[in-house]
Amino acid sequence: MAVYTHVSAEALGGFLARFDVGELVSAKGIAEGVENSNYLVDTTRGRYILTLYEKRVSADDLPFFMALLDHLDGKGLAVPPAIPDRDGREIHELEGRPACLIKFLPGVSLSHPSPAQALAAGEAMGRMHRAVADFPATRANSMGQPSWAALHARCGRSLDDIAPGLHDDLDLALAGLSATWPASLDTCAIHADLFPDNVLMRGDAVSGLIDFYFACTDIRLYDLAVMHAAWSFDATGRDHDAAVGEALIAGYSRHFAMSDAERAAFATLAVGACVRFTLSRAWDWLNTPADALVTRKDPLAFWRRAAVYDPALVQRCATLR
Ligand SMILES: Nc1ncnc2c1ncn2[C@@H]1O[C@H](COP(=O)(O)OP(=O)(O)OP(=O)(O)O)[C@@H](O)[C@H]1O
Ligand SMILES: N[C@@H](CCO)C(=O)O
Repeated sequence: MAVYTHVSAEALGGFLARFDVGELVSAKGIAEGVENSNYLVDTTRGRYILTLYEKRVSADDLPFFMALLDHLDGKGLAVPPAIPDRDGREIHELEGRPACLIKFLPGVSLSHPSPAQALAAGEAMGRMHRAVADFPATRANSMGQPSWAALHARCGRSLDDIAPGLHDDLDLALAGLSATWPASLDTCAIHADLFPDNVLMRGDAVSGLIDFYFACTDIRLYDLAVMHAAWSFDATGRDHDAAVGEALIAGYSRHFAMSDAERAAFATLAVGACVRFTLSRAWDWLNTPADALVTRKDPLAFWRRAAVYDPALVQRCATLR
């Protein structure tokens, strides 16, 4: 359960009084997620999400995220913008953390998406990339390829406590990525974390894209590569569902056909996605406070996926055999 910061009923009541949203009826911590503290808040006027931003989200980045959500909402995409208070302010502070009251979107996030659902989700990502063509703000990717070596160094030899040899295997993968990472593909505002749990669905239709707190300006196709690595494997990372991956790409291609250069770079981008989430999960695995109400995610479940995108890694990495 991701609730790092406890919000008292008194503090929440006072917070909600700034908004035109009615009186507090109930609030409960949301079990899913690992990054931020989220509460489902019911008032006499409706249902909202209260998010308190934790460790990886800097308050300085919130204006970018909120502007992006407002932009996408303005284009008619199903994303959850922040609710402004009576003074028009979207970004607040609560219990010492930056906090926003967010529009609640209906739908459920899937554990095992089907190809039909992946087709719709890939199409939704393509629509999102179309919609940011005139979004003027930019944000460097704080979890982008140039940052991975430093995160690897910060995890250090403790990586071998997760799996013997993981430190050196990731080092080898990082060297390969820095030699082959594409330099000249299209960039735009990307989501950068569009896992199945960040896509709300009703049946086979997308009802919402949520959790834009890694959004940044980076290679457009890297967003699809993250999605491909996140969607087309089972939770252990052992079973690859090629049909789901193909459906994601088919849906996305309704908006953007892949160029030859993009097709050639896709596997590298996907290995990069595997390494990025292996490293962030490994850092959390090694550093999550014992009293946090959060279920840590298995780093190896992401690392294993790299073998599908670059089979040569299996020969060279003990942790992939
Ligand atoms: N706007 C929303 N409408 C409906 N449900 C939401 C909304 N925002 C968040 N949720 C619910 O809260 C859960 C956690 O939210 P979110 O994914 O933003 O948390 P997180 O800690 O940032 O997660 P992650 O580990 O994916 O980064 C979601 O899986 C979803 O169930
Ligand atoms: N989606 C990420 C968590 C957010 O960084 C993961 O599953 O590791």
